[in-house]
Amino acid sequence: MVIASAPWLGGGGGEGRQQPSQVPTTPDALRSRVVIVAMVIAAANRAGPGCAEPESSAAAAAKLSGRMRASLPPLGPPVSRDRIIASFPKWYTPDACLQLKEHFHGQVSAACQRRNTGTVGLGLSKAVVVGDLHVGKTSLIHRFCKNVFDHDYKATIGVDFEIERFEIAGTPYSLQIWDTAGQEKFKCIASAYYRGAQVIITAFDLTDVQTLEHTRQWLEDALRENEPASCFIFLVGTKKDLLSRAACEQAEGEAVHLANELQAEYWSVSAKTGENVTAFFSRVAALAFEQSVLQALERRSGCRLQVGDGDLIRMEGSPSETQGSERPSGLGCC
Ligand SMILES: Nc1nc2c(ncn2[C@@H]2O[C@H](COP(=O)(O)OP(=O)(O)OP(=O)(O)O)[C@@H](O)[C@H]2O)c(=O)[nH]1
Repeated sequence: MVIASAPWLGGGGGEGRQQPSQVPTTPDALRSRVVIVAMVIAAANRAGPGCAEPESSAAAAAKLSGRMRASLPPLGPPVSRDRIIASFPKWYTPDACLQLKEHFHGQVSAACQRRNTGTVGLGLSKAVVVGDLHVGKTSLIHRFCKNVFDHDYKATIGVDFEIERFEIAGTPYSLQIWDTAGQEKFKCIASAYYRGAQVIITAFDLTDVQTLEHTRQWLEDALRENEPASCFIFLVGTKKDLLSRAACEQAEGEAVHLANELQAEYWSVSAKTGENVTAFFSRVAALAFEQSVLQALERRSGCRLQVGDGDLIRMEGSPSETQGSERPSGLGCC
């Protein structure tokens, strides 16, 4: 696919298309805007600490805020059923997986139940997909985001991205998936968008062993623009439908070996049949979400949350002691 890069988007995580704000101009619209602002202020004052409001005004504010809540439209359309993640998605193979656990971290589940996940950044994580040309990066993303598959090859020029919305443990969360060009001549454009990635997906073609060997270099380039200790790395073998079971097992054996070396989680997928595609991205989203919530909780408490085996969590150090800590919570906790 021919896609122009979008420099106005910038390279960091969290950015995206922004709708211009709707500025009311008619008297009616202005009046309703003033009313809403007054209601928000009343509700905020009421919730503020040490606020000694007259009871009647507090009650009025409560009524107003209740009415406001009832009249506000939902934040967006509901997510589709296969984007609702209630339990922690499983790995592809235990031989090369980032976290061998079956539940969300206890602290994360509790925060989600209490709706105490904070802003969790913008509720959005950035994932970049890198790898040789023609390995099937665009096809993988399109199968997941649009449920389509195109037999024709159209090289990606520069970068493109999709945003997929999830509901994870009852909390809205989005994954921004960046598709990058595999062709050497576009590499300098694409690499400008590696920064700010929480997830790096290195793709190779299961039918072409050379593309597996090249993943090492792709990953190195992507990690150069990021903090290695804070990234989840995935190694993904594509075009699974083209291999016999025996050939697939052999290719997977080599890939799992490399995945362990790269400290990556391994997946085999097919964009053509859709095999493992949703499961893979669900796993990506859940890991990124959990890490974001843990980091948000860590920032709030001013302590470092350490994830141990199971759901154990330990808080240590004062804020000053933990500042500059390189390894975020949520990583390396198999
Ligand atoms: N059989 C089969 N073909 C696939 C699969 N995934 C991709 N292809 C084909 O492989 C070719 C390349 O796919 P793309 O998704 O365009 O590859 P890409 O990695 O994005 O390529 P660049 O944009 O150049 O980096 C296309 O002809 C696809 O139809 C798959 O799972 N099975």
